[in-house]
Order: sequence, then C-alpha cells, then structure tokens
Amino acid sequence: MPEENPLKVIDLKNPDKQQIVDDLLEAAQTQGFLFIDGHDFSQKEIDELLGLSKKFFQLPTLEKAKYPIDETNKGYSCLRSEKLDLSEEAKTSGDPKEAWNFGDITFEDGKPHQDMPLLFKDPVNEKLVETVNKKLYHVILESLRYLSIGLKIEKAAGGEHWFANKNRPNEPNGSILRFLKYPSQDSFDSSTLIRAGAHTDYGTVTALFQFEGQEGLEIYANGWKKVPYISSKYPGSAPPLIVNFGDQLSYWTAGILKSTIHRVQFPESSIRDKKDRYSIVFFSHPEHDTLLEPIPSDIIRAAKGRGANNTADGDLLTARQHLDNKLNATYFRK
Ligand SMILES: O=C(O)CCC(=O)C(=O)O
Ligand SMILES: [Fe+2]
Repeated sequence: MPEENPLKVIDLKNPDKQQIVDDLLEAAQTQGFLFIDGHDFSQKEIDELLGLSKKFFQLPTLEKAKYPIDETNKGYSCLRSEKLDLSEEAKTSGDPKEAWNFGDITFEDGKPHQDMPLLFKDPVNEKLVETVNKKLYHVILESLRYLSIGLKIEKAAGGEHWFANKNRPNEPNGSILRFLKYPSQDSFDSSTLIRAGAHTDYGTVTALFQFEGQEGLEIYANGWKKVPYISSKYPGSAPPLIVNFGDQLSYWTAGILKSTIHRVQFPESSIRDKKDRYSIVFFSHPEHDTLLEPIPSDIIRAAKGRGANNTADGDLLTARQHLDNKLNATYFRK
C-alpha cells in the first residue's frame, strides 16, 4: 500500500495563482513542508544528476579528501563529520553519511566557485550542475514571490520583490547544492538507524529530491511522520520537489512560518536490502549581509512569536552570521 502523504502538493502551473498563494502560506504556517510540482525539472535531468552524484561518491577516499569542507560550507564532508542533532541526548559522533557541497554559486550562470575534482569539470557535468542551479534559484524565487504576496509585504519595502531584492544572482550568498550519500550498513545497529539527526535547516528555503525506493525523510509535526516518494502529475517530469522553510524565514516572520524539525531514518526495507540512500538538496540562502529583521508587514507586526534573532550585543544577526554559528556547532568546530 502506498505511504500516506501528510503534505500538500502545490502545482506551480495552476492557473489559479491565488490558490497557490493560499496553499503555500497555509503549508508554511502549519507543517513547514510541502511538495512543489509543475517545476521545470525533467526526470532525465534528475537521473543524470543522481548518476553524477554516485560517480562522485565512488571516487577513491583519498581523492575526495583533497577537497575537505571549508569554513564557507563548500567541499566534501566524510562519514561522521557532521552532527545535525545538537540536543544533549543525541549520539556524540557525527551522522553516518557523506556529502559534497557546491557553493559560492553565481546564479546568472549557475556556476559554483571552488576547488573541485576533475569529474565536476567535465563540460557535460559542469553544464548539468549549472542548469540545475539556475532552475533551483528560479523555482525558489517564484515560490518566495507567492509567499510575499500571501504575507502582504509592504510595497515601499519591495512588496513581492522583497525576497528577490535579497537574492540578487551574482552577489555572494550562502546557497549550497548538496549531494548526499547514506551508505548501507552491514549490521543492524541502533546507533546508525538515524542517518541525519533531528534538525531545522538554517537558510530561507530548502528543496530536496528524494528518490523512488529511497525514502527516509521524516518531519516532526504532531509526532514523526514519513515523507513518501510521490511522482509528478506531468509525464516526463521529475518528482515534485520537497520544499521546507528554514530558520531565516522563521526569524523574518516572528515564527509565523515554521522551520520544522526533520531527520532521516532508514526504512526497514532499506536496512533489509542493504541499500545505500542518496538524496540531493538545495539550501537557498540570501546574500550574506542580509539582516534577519522582521519582514515589513502588518501580519508580522501583529505576531506575538519569537522574532528575529540577535547577536550577544543585541544587534540583528546577518544571514552569514547565523550560518557560521550553525556550521561551527554542527562540524564540531568549537
Ligand atoms: O537527505 C534527506 O532526505 C534530508 C537531508 C537534510 O535534511 C539536510 O541535509 O538538511
Ligand atoms: Fe535538513
């Protein structure tokens, strides 16, 4: 029996744009997660991207280790190097997964700017990554535009362009395209059941490709709920993107929009079949010096929840500062 789907599916091709606005705002205020269909990604393109990710992880360990993840979140992180769940009860070692992060991306051409293995410099692979980056940038800004209409952001402050103004394509930003591999384990061990510890995402919005037969994402919304794999209603199209809202949106909206806790836990079938799990994630972050200040809107002013985060001196945090704080904690840097 197919898994029940707890999330709304929003179709960007729906001609009723008001319905998109309403559905998006409702999902953002309740589960903080939704599916976005009607995007521009073909199944073929995403299959190729997954193929590229698998080729990367097959490179010799020593080759991957030449590009260790740096302080701006670009490069390779090996097994156990990142620990997403920072709670006291969580295990002390990092998560059993490895990852490659493309960063310092200019979105006009989709190019990441960093040291990388030859595999990623092959012109076909390079083009694929650039195309995907550009499409992700556009689909996220389109969704954020609908959200800004729903939030009634004041015209004088940018109105429906509020997010685009903070995500100019060629300005330095914290966005990352990430390939993830959660390797199968030879023995069943409860310490490796949770593959990515419970956490919220740090950026504005995250978009994720989860692959068929490789489920595992769970969200915390009145208990843990599994996010199933679903197909697109458009033939030939990649599956709907799983989209969730990050800490920045929660800070900007005094907590009205939810940065929902989630984790990855291997389903029984993957454990039994000793299958690796792959996923591809895009973390959208604005320009580095963007302040995490309340969004200018009466809806936000009326909210009573926790608002923008401050530094120890009481100054507003920038997007970059918030990202640095999180990376320092999750990569055991302090
Ligand atoms: O691999 C997944 O399905 C989710 C990963 C995730 O939540 C993250 O890297 O922030
Ligand atoms: Fe996440």
